[in-house]
Amino acid sequence: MGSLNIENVKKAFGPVEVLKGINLEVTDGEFVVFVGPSGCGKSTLLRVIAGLEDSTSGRVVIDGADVSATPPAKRGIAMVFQTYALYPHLTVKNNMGLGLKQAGTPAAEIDRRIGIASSMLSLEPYLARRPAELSGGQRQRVAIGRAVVREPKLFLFDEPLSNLDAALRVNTRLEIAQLHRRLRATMIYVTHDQVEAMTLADKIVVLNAGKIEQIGGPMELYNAPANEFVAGFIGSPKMNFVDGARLGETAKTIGVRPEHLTVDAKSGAWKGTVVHAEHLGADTNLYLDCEKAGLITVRIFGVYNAEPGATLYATPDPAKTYRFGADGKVLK
Ligand SMILES: Nc1ncnc2c1ncn2[C@@H]1O[C@H](COP(=O)(O)OP(=O)(O)OP(=O)(O)O)[C@@H](O)[C@H]1O
Repeated sequence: MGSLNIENVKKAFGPVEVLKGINLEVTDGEFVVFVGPSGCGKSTLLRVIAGLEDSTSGRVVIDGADVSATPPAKRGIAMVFQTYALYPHLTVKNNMGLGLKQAGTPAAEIDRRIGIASSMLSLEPYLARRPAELSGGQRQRVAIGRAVVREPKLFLFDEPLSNLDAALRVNTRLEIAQLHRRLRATMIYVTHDQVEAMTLADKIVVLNAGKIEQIGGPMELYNAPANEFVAGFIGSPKMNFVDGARLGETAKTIGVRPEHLTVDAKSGAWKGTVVHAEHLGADTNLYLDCEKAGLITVRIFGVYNAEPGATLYATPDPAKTYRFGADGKVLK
């Protein structure tokens, strides 16, 4: 079991309130990702769940029990950090087993758990090595393995992939997804990375300045953002926002994603000039300076050749255009 309830959690550092009343329900086995701009409180919330920070008020409930006053080691959680925090003088096997040994777990049981975890994470060939003899990706897998052997109720990940290069990030992301599927454990994961959030999460929590803006599945947030902030945060390249008044609209802002615009050389809704074309291989990002809409991004599937200075017309798909009011909320 590993359900979590966060009830009106507030956290202040001196006069600064960093978490402003967070309410969140996580069911057993869910993979929940916290995203939001730098400084919005993601890590602080994770640390409050772990017990590494005390909340100023509110409750953290794990499997129905209020753990707000319970020390971290007794909460049944395991945390994986950005920096692996492995002991350099211990082998991989001993790094993974140390916590269990200190807790008095019998040696045979420690070996059994290390066997399962190292097989899941393809660490068997490295068990006798020391951290200095491993790559960054392997070290992070050991750090994850050390969490797995503890059989925690909750796994907490604080940007675990951010020290890895692009290719390793993809591999390790896949491993974390598979681990979640095999263990069916509850996982809470903080990241800056859109792709990690979209691909790993059952549920994404979008935080902004200490408050939750929206909670939902990746596609729900992408297709039905509640407000301009979430619409602009989820999706890459970012949604285009155009001043409604410039388009003769009553809405304060009109939003359209780069992939929901088409271009034509002869006619269309917004006449513009090509500023730059980015060729990504599988698709092309076109930057157009439009008379009505200002600078917009259009994402075109495949290769699209456009010379800077050329005239093109962009047309938004009306079924995929969002209207936002003065308060930033989506207008129905
Ligand atoms: N121990 C502390 N003392 C004072 N202020 C702190 C402390 N820890 C965090 N803060 C502040 O709280 C705010 C939230 O920090 P937090 O690390 O939770 O943000 P974050 O969303 O995880 O950011 P990032 O994505 O940059 O890691 C920041 O303004 C930070 O400066």
